[in-house]
Amino acid sequence: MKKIGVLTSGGDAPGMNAALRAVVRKALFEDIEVVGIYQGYDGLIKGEFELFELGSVGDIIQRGGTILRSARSPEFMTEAGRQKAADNLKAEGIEGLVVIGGDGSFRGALELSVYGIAVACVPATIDNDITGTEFTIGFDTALNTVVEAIDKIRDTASSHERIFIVEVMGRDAGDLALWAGLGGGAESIIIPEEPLAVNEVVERLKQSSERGKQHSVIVVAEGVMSGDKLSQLLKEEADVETRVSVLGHMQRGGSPSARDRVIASRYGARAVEELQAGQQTVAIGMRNHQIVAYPLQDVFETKDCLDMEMLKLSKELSI
Ligand SMILES: Nc1ncnc2c1ncn2[C@@H]1O[C@H](COP(=O)(O)OP(=O)(O)O)[C@@H](O)[C@H]1O
Ligand SMILES: O=P(O)(O)OC[C@H]1O[C@](O)(COP(=O)(O)O)[C@@H](O)[C@@H]1O
Ligand SMILES: [Mg+2]
Repeated sequence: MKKIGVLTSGGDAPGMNAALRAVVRKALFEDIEVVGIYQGYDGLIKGEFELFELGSVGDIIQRGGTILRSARSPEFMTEAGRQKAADNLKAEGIEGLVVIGGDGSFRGALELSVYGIAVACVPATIDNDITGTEFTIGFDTALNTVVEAIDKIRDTASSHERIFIVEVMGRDAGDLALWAGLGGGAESIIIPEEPLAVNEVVERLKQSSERGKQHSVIVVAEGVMSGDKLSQLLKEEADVETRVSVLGHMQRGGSPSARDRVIASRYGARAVEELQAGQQTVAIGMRNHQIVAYPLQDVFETKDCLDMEMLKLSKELSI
């Protein structure tokens, strides 16, 4: 392989820059030319290409967001869009593409491979919702951001003896809510993977109040319902007063944690190695502390389950 491309796509995640740096530096180390593609799949269709050098990715390992910028591209969802993207890549002599993004971006990459472009996908999303890998880039940083926020909210919750609802990101995935809830000692955690039982939340609040604890933190993943909606439900069904904090897009920003930088560097380099070895459709990830490469199709054939033992444990510990 003589020339590869690299892009970032979908929701940005802290550590995408570190992964980009690794892809570029590893490729150049292996004497492979590397082209940065701006704005995700939109840039692939528009031909927003730039030949990268060692210095192109200098001073970015510590920066959040992505210098390549990201996009959600409706045009790439069409066959005509993907054909144009593949034509642009071939015209540039690009034989392989590293896609740094989430599950949607991985699906797009699989669709692109049909046109004879080799693809290696690097998991980067704060949702941590990609089958086949235990960790995605950005999850650790976002988790620490959320736990820090919960700690601060807990200070005011206990001072005023109030019940707080903290709404965190996660459209379909509860990883962030579950890990942050356990790490932040939340009294209740509400995630898409477990049906919501408002009466269970109310019961826990009641028990805790009877034991003399008047403050509580409830973490809810936005995919289940908004914090405001939950607040309204608790008021209507149990006359419980709450305050709501919506953490929003601050969860996606900030300098990546050391852990995210390390996994990003390892994933990015491995993606280049896989393309160099002739893999056509591959996903990179981590299992039992080992970096692994596995068939991209596997991501869509099954769905990794959340560790529900963690939810059970959080209930046992936060009484
Ligand atoms: N089924 C698909 N076919 C082709 N492209 C897709 C498909 N699903 C997603 N994509 C592309 O990937 C982009 C990013 O996906 P999205 O789900 O928004 O983010 P993420 O990759 O973070 O999950 C989409 O905007 C679209 O261009
Ligand atoms: O930035 P947007 O378009 O509002 O999207 C918000 C969504 O993006 C995420 O932050 C990341 O999801 P993706 O990785 O699928 O892009 C979700 O947690 C959140 O629900
Ligand atoms: Mg996604």
